[in-house]
Amino acid sequence: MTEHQKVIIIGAGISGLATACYMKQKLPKVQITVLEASDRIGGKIKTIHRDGFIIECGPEGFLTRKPALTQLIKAIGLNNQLVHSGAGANYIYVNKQLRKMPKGSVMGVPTKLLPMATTSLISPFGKIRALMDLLIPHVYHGQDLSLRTFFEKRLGTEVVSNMIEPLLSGIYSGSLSDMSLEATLPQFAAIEKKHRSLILGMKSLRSPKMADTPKKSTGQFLSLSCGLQGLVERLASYPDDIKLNTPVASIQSGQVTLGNGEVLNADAIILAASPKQYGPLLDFPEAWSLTHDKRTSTATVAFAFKKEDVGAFDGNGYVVAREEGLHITACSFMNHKWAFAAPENHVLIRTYVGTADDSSIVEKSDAEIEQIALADLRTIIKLGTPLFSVITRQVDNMPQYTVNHNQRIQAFEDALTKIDGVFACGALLHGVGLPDCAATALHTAEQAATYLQAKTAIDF
Ligand SMILES: Cc1cc2nc3c(=O)[nH]c(=O)nc-3n(C[C@H](O)[C@H](O)[C@H](O)COP(=O)(O)OP(=O)(O)OC[C@H]3O[C@@H](n4cnc5c(N)ncnc54)[C@H](O)[C@@H]3O)c2cc1C
Ligand SMILES: CC1=C(CCC(=O)O)c2cc3nc(cc4[nH]c(cc5[nH]c(cc1n2)c(C)c5CCC(=O)O)c(CCC(=O)O)c4C)C(CCC(=O)O)=C3C
Repeated sequence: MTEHQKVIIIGAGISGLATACYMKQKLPKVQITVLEASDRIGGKIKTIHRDGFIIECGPEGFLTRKPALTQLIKAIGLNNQLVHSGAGANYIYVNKQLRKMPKGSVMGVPTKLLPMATTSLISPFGKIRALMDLLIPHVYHGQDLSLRTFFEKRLGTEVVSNMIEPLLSGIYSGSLSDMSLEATLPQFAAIEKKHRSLILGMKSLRSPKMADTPKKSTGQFLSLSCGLQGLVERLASYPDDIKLNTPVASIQSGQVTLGNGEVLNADAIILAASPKQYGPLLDFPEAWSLTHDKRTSTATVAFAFKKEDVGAFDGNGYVVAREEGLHITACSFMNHKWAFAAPENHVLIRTYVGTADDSSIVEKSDAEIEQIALADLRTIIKLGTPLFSVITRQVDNMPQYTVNHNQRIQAFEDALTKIDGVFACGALLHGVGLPDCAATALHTAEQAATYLQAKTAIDF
């Protein structure tokens, strides 16, 4: 009977907890237990409250144009906490100067001609090279290729290294030479297929809201005024039980084996753990191929300052071109984006270190990372002594969507269907953004619910 059915979800990040919530909404009587290896819920989501600062250690917001997470937030009654990011500009640090990202950029890719023609980010030669996109034949022929190959062939190396790479390699914690066009930016592959030239097809890349360009008073992100930890805490009220400090060691149809050897039975099992766990937990070749794919290590360093100790900067933040030779890859002025992030007359700056090509800095001590990051930040904007800092590492935990990612995921999902009652979601599969995690969780919850309903029918 349905009320006796048990579900185990592995991992208490946004993916696991959103799946629990969706499942409860569909099948309220199902008994859901979430097993979490660490001593806290949230996974990469972690909010610290200190001296009036609200410090996001992981994600800080999510894109408004992807509705899945906003819908979930409304469904769980947190809509009164939703806040838009500030409308400040994004900058790129290139050739020792902060320069505005041209208006109309989508994921760092220019989609408007005029701002592109006037930007100081690209030399006149680079602009002419970018215009050759109008003439160049198709680069994408239905076979996945790297973002570097695709964009360098279409727009030239300068647009790639000064605009596209700094933002995209940060968002996906990857190297452009490895990253899959089909998995990270399928919309650009589709545009090229339809219009051949990106410049000619650009207009259709912009959402209607972006195309009619009235001055926007808010940015393109949403967050919660309580911090994103508030989201996972609310989601955590849906499962019947969450067991912390409970790593799962292996999964079979109908049962999971814990790290301590204990075996738990369940009618359905949903894997929503960290990216490197898929191989060891499921132990079939297609799952191992995901574990063998690249991951990287990064760290965020949040610095709290008195306002008087921070030089002038009007934007939301900046990303750093790789050629600048700095350790920091980007920097956000958190309280410009989110007024609640710092108390009055204070500033919260968050910077990032560690790249796919060199993540050795992440292994250094907190004091060393703080010192290196501060020195880099000070080459760009004047800064005094911080009040305190908070360092958060993601060691070997940032999935990279390398070329043919979608094919590997398809093969994995096909193989998974052969294991009765076992399902998977998580940022490793169909997008790293929080709304993608929510959308994948919804799909997985629907699959599992359908399976459980069919199972009930057979049991009768
Ligand atoms: C610094 C940073 C900034 C980001 N910024 C943004 C942003 O602004 N916007 C955005 O949309 N996205 C952002 N992201 C991406 C987003 O945060 C992640 O993709 C998302 O949180 C991943 O959620 P998840 O639940 O799939 O995985 P995770 O959060 O990694 O959760 C997996 C959970 O599984 C647990 N686990 C692992 N192994 C086991 C096991 N064997 N047994 C039991 N439990 C296990 C882990 O302890 C963890 O709690 C950012 C990420 C980082 C790191
Ligand atoms: C890991 C990470 C870093 C650390 C970077 C590193 O380690 O180098 C970072 C930094 C930054 N990101 C910045 C700007 C943006 N990030 C975006 C979108 C996204 N970021 C993500 C993650 C990260 N972001 C993700 C998972 C998305 C896509 C969400 C989805 O797909 O659901 C978009 C929207 C793109 C578009 O849609 O056009 C913009 C404009 C800026 C600049 C100014 C500012 O501080 O805001 C900075 C410092």
